[in-house]
Amino acid sequence: MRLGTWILDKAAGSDSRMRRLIAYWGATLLLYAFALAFLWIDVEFGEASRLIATIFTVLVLMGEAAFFWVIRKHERLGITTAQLSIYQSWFAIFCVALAYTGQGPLRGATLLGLFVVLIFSAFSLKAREARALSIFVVVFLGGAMLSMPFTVPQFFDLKTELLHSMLAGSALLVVGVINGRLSDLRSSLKAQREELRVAAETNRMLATTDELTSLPNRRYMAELLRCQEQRRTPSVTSFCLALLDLDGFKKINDLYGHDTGDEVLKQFAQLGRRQLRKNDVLARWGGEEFLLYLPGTILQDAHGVLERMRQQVQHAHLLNQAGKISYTFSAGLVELTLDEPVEHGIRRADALLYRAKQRGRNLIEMNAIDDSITV
Ligand SMILES: Nc1nc2c(ncn2[C@@H]2O[C@H](COP(=O)(O)OP(=O)(O)OP(=O)(O)O)[C@@H](O)[C@H]2O)c(=O)[nH]1
Repeated sequence: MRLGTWILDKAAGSDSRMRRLIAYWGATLLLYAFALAFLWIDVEFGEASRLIATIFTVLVLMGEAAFFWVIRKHERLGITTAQLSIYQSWFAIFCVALAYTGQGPLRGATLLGLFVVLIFSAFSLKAREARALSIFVVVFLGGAMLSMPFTVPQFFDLKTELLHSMLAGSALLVVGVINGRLSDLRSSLKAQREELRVAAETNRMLATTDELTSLPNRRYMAELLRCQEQRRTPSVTSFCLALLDLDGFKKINDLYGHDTGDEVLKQFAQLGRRQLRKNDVLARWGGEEFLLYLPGTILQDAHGVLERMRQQVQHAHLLNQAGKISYTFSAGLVELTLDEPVEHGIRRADALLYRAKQRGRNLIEMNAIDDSITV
């Protein structure tokens, strides 16, 4: 076991796909070794052709060496693993046919190799590819079997060859049925995998996205800030946080209804997002409150962004049956110190937001890092 792992380490490295391919290759090498031993024993008993045994041996050794090289380089050569399987199967069938023609009376045993190749192909090839391989077997091996009694009648008799052809034909039939079933199974597994992938993606989306506004939700933002906090180093440039809250939102709900309130929240989210860079994140923090994360931004620049957003929102309006509904927001903006916990930064932003509300709303309140504000 340990020896096998050691050989795999040396031959295939650590890539699991390469290890699998080389392991398959090793299994075929073992099979060829058995076939060669069998053939050479037959040669020693004077029952098989030494010439064909020699050709077969050279062919197998060169073929296997070439396949080892191709498997190792298949990605660089642009060969898929399915193509590799096809080439290996065709080569194996060719070898089976050659060994068959050179073997003595025990050549029927060579057909065992054919069964192995066909079963292997049922697992690795698509139904269409396996069909093409079966046709190759019928034409090539069947042709070899049936032509031998006429070309070397002293060694091959027609009755035996017909029996062997029927045996090979029934193997093809069985493999054809197995392959059809495997192909169905593979298709349904693929469909299930895709369903699972979509379900996982939907779950991830639902877990991190606010359903109403389609903005990232509080859970996502909290996680993002937690990661940001862990990654903070002196070389990381400053970042800002702002808490935004719609002004008099309760009144909008009361006057126009909850559904209209929802529409306002959605429109606000769209307007807000439009003002931001790709790396900025606006999340729904809860109710009509939003948290804005501006990485790599100093306080003055962040204030510029928020001010633009404030003006945009102030001049926009929601159009519904009740007419034009205007709304505004207030915000508390802070730049975080290098060692300041995010939680503390958010509390400072909240205190500033409160100050903006106190001072009349539709305002952005900010303070420098060392500015004192009770949190
Ligand atoms: N339509 C709607 N309303 C919500 C949602 N979440 C919270 N609200 C409402 O938002 C309102 C917030 O009201 P308040 O906290 O009094 O704040 P405000 O009326 O905006 O007043 P100020 O913040 O002081 O300007 C409440 O009436 C909540 O019911 C929501 O998802 N949809």
